[in-house]
Amino acid sequence: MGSTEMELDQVMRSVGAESMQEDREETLAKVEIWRYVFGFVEMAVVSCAVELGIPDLLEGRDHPVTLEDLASATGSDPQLLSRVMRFLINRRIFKEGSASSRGLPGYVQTPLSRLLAKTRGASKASFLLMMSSPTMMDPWQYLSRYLKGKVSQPFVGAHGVDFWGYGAAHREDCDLFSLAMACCARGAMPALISAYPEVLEGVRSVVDVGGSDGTALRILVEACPWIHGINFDLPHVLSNAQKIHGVEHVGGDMFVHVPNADAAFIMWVLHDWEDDDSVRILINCRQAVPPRTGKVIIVESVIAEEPDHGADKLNDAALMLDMCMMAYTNGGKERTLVEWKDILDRSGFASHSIKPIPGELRSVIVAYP
Ligand SMILES: C[S@@+](CC[C@H](N)C(=O)[O-])C[C@H]1O[C@@H](n2cnc3c(N)ncnc32)[C@H](O)[C@@H]1O
Ligand SMILES: COc1ccc(-c2cc(=O)c3c(O)c(O)c(OC)cc3o2)cc1
Repeated sequence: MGSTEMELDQVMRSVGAESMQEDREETLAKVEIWRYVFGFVEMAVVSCAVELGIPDLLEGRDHPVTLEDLASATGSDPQLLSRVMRFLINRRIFKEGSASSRGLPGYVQTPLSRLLAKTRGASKASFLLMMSSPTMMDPWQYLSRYLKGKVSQPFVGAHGVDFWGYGAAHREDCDLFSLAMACCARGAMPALISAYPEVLEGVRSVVDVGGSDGTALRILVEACPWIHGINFDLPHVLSNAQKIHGVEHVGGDMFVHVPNADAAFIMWVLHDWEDDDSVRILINCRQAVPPRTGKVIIVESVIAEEPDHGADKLNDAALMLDMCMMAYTNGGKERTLVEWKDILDRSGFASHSIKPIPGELRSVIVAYP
């Protein structure tokens, strides 16, 4: 019996004889609908825990931290905090530890909460905080109006200007977005380099197109010190970028020109743009690398051609990201294999390969001129 059927059986038992006569799917729907009604609560409460610094306070402790200590360290009301912790324990974000150093019950980390500690390399804390901010939440109020053609983009409906224009005018938000992107680059880059080292074979220079604060290139150059990195992004994005040994920051517009290198690297940029814009960017990337030996390395999601109803959790996350692209960009989207092939062919590439990055939301697509 599959897990859904087992859940259903459990539900049938708990809701009693009357509902047992109803159609199985109808019964399951009555339970599942609450996930959507309360969907936002999950993100809001996890963000609250991160804002209070709870994952960081539990990080590296050998003993459980008591409610009293956690409340005093975070300046929180203990009774409210205990309810927040109960919710998060139920979601396996934290665990109850059997005894603290004083013999009292307390809280400990789980693999999930470790990913929310700001001090961790693979932390998703900055990502979560940026994405749950009012700037990123407000555009969702405009989604249905966008579908009806009443606003040009949900983000424009909420903020009066597009995502990149908003970033140029709101430097703090722009830097927070760069931090959010950096925490995902810290997850994807080591996984990519260790799974597919051959992608970088013979490469002595790499231009990262839309490289944000240069985190991806920093990781790449640390792993392959013979590579010279060119971190290419809009000038205002680079104005606060830190110096990185082996990497030069170059400001510019990828729609106009991409600096030359042995390989162009482009991660989570093409999904921000509709097909014609993506083809313009890809042509500039192709022209930036040597015609015979060059390559363009694309790191992006590849969504399944057909719905799998959530069976593949990474595909489900990529479909959520597709909705984010709808909310924040002008025609940006996640693409299927067929859609990737279409824009790569239109950009004049002779061939390409696509491989998943283990445990990651994204795949690596290598396109050859
Ligand atoms: C979603 S972020 C991805 C950042 C980075 N590649 C990563 O994965 O961490 C998209 C990046 O494209 C940059 N960008 C947008 N328009 C650009 C343009 N016209 N020329 C160069 N970069 C641009 C943004 O500033 C931003 O840093
Ligand atoms: C409210 O919840 C969320 C809001 C936004 C995002 C989000 C995730 C991304 O990975 C992402 C990008 O990669 C982008 O390129 C992007 O450009 C506009 C937005 C973006 O938003 C997740 C959850």
